Amino acid sequence: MATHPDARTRIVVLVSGNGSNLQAVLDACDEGRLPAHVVAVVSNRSGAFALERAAAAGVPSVHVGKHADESRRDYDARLADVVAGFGPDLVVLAGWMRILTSDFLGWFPNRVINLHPARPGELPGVNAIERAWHEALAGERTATGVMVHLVPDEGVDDGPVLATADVPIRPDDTLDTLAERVHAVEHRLLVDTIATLCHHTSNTP
Ligand SMILES: Nc1nc2c(c(=O)[nH]1)N[C@@H](CN(C=O)c1ccc(C(=O)N[C@@H](CCC(=O)O)C(=O)O)cc1)CN2
Ligand SMILES: NCC(=O)N[C@@H]1O[C@H](COP(=O)([O-])[O-])[C@@H](O)[C@H]1O
Repeated sequence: MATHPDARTRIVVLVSGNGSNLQAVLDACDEGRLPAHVVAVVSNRSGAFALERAAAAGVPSVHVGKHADESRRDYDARLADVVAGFGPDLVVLAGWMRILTSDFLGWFPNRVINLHPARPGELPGVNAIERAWHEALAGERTATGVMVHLVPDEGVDDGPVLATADVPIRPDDTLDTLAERVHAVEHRLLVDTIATLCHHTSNTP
């Protein structure tokens, strides 16, 4: 049964790179597996392939680049104004590579989620997949994981965990084979987590 357009959860996705997770969300919405629609895609990098994915899907996309002399907080306030203009119910950080301050987060209380390619409490920050792979090469781990968490404040990768999944690291893994396995798990976990949130939103007066 078709979902009434107004009933669908409005999602703005923030991206900085390839956009494979954005694509998973776009596909899930398009195929009716998510009662949501991506109302905009925003990137801090004009060359992000994710912007091309948005255009191909007919989704409005905006590049919000940081000005040379602009503080992090001033940038975040300007970014928030752009994002708020799309009226999101949910803001999804899908490969968004900037730490956000309260000057952004304060506009969207309890409505910002982040996808991170590591297990809760492990490998915060950037290049988590590569770091996990190097630790495996050193015999320090045999698995990594992914998580989706709320972003309530300026803490990094330490917000309340909404979902997590382990990803095995195989002895013959290259960085590419591990990354491919991690991304496949991410695509499923992100869509499933958003689906849960959509259900909660639709049932919350
Ligand atoms: N307040 C928060 N903001 C963001 C979080 C978060 O948990 N709290 N998650 C990140 C995504 N992320 C990890 O999941 C992450 C991305 C980037 C960085 C980082 O150090 N960025 C540098 C710039 C790096 C670059 O431009 O290549 C920076 O912001 O100075 C850390 C963690 C999204 N935002
Ligand atoms: N710390 C944040 C972080 O590392 N995020 C990661 O960036 C990648 C984006 O891929 P995509 O652009 O293909 O969706 C994903 O692996 C995501 O978890």
